[in-house]
Amino acid sequence: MPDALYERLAIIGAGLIGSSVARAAGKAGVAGHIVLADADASILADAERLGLADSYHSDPAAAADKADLVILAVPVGAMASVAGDIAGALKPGVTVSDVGSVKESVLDSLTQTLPPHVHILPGHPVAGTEQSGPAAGFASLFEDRWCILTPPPQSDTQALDRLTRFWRALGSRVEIMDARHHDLVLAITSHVPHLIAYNIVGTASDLEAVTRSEVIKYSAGGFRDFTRIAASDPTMWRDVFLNNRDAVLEMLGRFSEDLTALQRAIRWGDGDALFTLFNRTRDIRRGIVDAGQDAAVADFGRPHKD
Ligand SMILES: NC(=O)C1=CN([C@@H]2O[C@H](COP(=O)(O)OP(=O)(O)OC[C@H]3O[C@@H](n4cnc5c(N)ncnc54)[C@H](O)[C@@H]3O)[C@@H](O)[C@H]2O)C=CC1
Ligand SMILES: O=C(O)C(=O)Cc1ccc(O)cc1
Repeated sequence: MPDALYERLAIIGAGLIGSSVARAAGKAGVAGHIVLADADASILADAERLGLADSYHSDPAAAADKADLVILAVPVGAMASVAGDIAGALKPGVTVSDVGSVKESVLDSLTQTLPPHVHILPGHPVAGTEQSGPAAGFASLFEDRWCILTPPPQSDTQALDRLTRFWRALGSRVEIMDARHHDLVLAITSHVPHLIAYNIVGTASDLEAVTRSEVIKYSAGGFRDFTRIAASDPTMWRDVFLNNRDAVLEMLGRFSEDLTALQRAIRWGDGDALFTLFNRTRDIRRGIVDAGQDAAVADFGRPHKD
């Protein structure tokens, strides 16, 4: 068992990601004592029944007290209020991080809310599923997945190095990135694709000439994948779009222009335009496969065992 990187780890939010961090950190032996907190009493009771941590709290401040690393694993829209809850309980030198899917707004609210004696090092494990809650988490979730850390300028290098080693011990590959750039990249690789899935499944369910049972019965692979993504947590994704507004709108603008060009190609029978695009996009997929990222792409939502 390796030496604990942090004597006391507090995770606020015992859902899919918080519970997976608790499981993976427990398995890797990187924390001396793991504390889990959640505002929802039934979620906390589930986490306790599953034996995910060493102690459990409904009050985030009590969980953060004496912690060396606090990880906020709540929806992005709840980060500021949780930061307010724990601000007075944090000991000097503690690292406060998070797992939110949007980074600039989280960095801003943590910086505005937390005292200066705290190392603020936001993070985003680019790994998850469409499920929520502690029962859906699993220890191997972060293995061979990227974890993007978005430290503000002049961050403490020792604290950053320790957090990097923490995520590596959980199996992740770690990348350091500016928060605003993170939000731009994730807008196109994750946020807009989720919006497209929500939209296409919504469109299908609104159709009058095609029944719901026909949609279910004849859904081919592509549409099935969309329905999985469109089953993702509504609170979490509402908060992603409200907090990454500018980058998502920028990417959606480009997406709409390109969609209009495709519409025109179909209308005018421009097969060359369609063929050229489909050939180019096939190369992107081949690039992902060649980089060994295909399992990471295809594996989301896979059945799992700890
Ligand atoms: N679901 C996914 O695939 C991924 C999610 N993320 C990010 O991780 C974070 C957590 O997401 P999930 O674990 O999927 O959500 P989840 O819904 O499974 O868990 C969130 C938990 O936070 C708790 N919570 C909400 N407000 C709270 C508050 N004020 N105080 C204490 N607890 C509170 C909820 O009761 C819930 O148990 C989000 O910020 C999300 O953007 C990051 C990577 C992947
Ligand atoms: O389930 C899927 O396909 C995902 O894309 C999971 C996911 C959701 C949100 C993130 O910030 C990172 C990963």
